[in-house]
Formats: sequence, C-alpha cells, structure tokens
Amino acid sequence: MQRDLRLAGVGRRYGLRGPWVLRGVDLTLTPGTLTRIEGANGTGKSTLLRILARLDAPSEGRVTGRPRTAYVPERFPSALPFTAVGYLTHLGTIHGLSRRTAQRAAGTWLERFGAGAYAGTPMAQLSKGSSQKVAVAQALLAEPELLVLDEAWTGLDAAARAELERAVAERTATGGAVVFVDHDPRRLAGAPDATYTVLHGGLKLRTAQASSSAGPLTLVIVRGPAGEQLPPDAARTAVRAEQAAPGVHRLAVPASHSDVVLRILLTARPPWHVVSVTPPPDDPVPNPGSHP
Ligand SMILES: Nc1ncnc2c1ncn2[C@@H]1O[C@H](COP(=O)(O)OP(=O)(O)OP(=O)(O)O)[C@@H](O)[C@H]1O
Repeated sequence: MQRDLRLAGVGRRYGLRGPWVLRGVDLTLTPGTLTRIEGANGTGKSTLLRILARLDAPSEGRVTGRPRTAYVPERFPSALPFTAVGYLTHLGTIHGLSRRTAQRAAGTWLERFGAGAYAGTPMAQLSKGSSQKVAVAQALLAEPELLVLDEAWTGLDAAARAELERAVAERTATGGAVVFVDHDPRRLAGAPDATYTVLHGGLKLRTAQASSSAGPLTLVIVRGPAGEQLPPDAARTAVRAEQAAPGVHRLAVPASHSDVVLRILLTARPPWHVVSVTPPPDDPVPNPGSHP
C-alpha cells in the first residue's frame, strides 16, 4: 500500500461557480512526520484537512495514496445513540479490530484521557470536553497511519491536552503521519517537521526542519540487555544515539518526544534499564548541535 499521501495541483470550490477556496495545492505527507497547517479564519484549513482525510474530494487536481486514516473534526457530532464505550467499540470494529480488542482499546483510551468514569454514559449526556475526549479516542483507537486533527485540543482539560500531545508523538515515533490545525501557536511547538500557511488559496511552506533537530533535547542514558540493538522506534526518534560503553547507550531526543522514547524502551521485551534522564535547561534554549 502507498503510505504517502500526495496532493498534486489540488483545488476546491463549493458550487460550480463558487470562489476557489484552495487552488494549486501540492503537499506530500510521509510516514513518521508531523505537519502543522496554519492560517487565518476562513482561509481553507478545514477544507484542506477534509481532503487529506479523503472525506471530501477536490474540484480539480489529484489525491494519491491510501494510508489508513483517522480524523478528528472541528465539530464532533456527539448526540449519537451510544454510550461512550459502545461508540468507540463500534468504531473500532469498523476499523477492523475484533470486538474484544476494540472494547479493550476503547477502555484504555478513555482512561488515558481521564474519561474512564464516563465509559457507560450515553454520548448525548457527555459534557463538551468529555465528548471531545471521545472524539480524540475514536481517532487514536485503531493506530491510524495518518492522523488528521482539526482543532482537536479545543475543549480538552490540561491533562488531556498533554496526553494528546503524547499520543501524537507516539504516532509519529511509530511511523504514523500526523497533520494538525490548532489556534494555539504553542501547540507542539518545535515538534513539526513542516509548517504550512494557507494564504490566498495556496499553501506556503513556512518552516521545514528535521524533527530531530527541532527544539530542546533531553539526554537519556540507557542500559540494554546484552547484545541487544536499540529498539528501531527509539533509534529513529533520537537525534543522536551512541554506545558510551558496552550495552550502555546515550541518546539525545527531542524533549517533546522523550516520554515516548522512554515508554518504548521500558515496554521493550526484555525491557531496557533507564540509567538517567537529563531534561534540557530552561534557559537558554540549547543549540541542538552543542551536546557532546
Ligand atoms: N460545505 C461548504 N459549503 C460552502 N462553503 C464552504 C463549505 N465549507 C467551507 N466553506 C467555505 O470555505 C471557506 C474556507 O472554510 P474552512 O472552514 O475550510 O476555513 P478554515 O480556515 O478552517 O476556517 P476556521 O479557521 O474559521 O475554522 C470559507 O469561506 C467557508 O465559508
């Protein structure tokens, strides 16, 4: 399966003679990357995300690639005739999970977002924030190859916002692509591989950087089982990885991904021993190239 998703010369207008909302948009989303889309209100960000999620078709141009995709819409239809866990289980089975796996994943994600207590609550009775947690859980449940988030943090409490940032880092660390729109410029600051601005119907690349060189770095020293290579997902996420002594590895990882790397190492079979974790100093922000 082609896991890249490509837009080539994509244009979209609503109605035969409506104004072009997007025109001449070229964009490729590759596995393991985080992409931010920004722009003023009404410029076409949601339109672009719906096309990327293949929920809408362009009026002209081509979309190629078929990654397994999940989408969190800007407005989630919460008045559904299900309980939270019933809805998530149902969606999980649509994504191809067995009923049992879907139910377990539903419970896990509700717990991670602090909504475990609402598992049996009818969707229509959930608060706005709790219903947003279900919206986010439905997208993460089936570990999509492409995750499309349209203002997905809106309405979440602080703990759930942080959890969603962690979940995004996990998806990219395990080879998924994530694309997001968020009104808060601090959201996942330093983490995106590329940031695009939607302007006058076009897409302008604002910043592009190797995710590995983005933002402050956390230094992690780990000891592995004899003769073991670093788990590939941890090695890929690290900016640098070197063997400091036999079996002892020193990793410099983007601070935004350090939780994910630690989780990968601690849940490896057999698990790795974490010797030390040194977060980046608050001030000044270190030059990624300055670590030994
Ligand atoms: N289904 C639709 N039918 C007609 N026009 C639409 C439709 N969806 C979006 N539009 C129009 O397309 C333009 C872009 O809308 P879109 O929602 O994509 O922008 P946005 O950048 O996501 O806005 P915001 O930041 O306010 O969420 C707007 O002028 C909007 O009115």
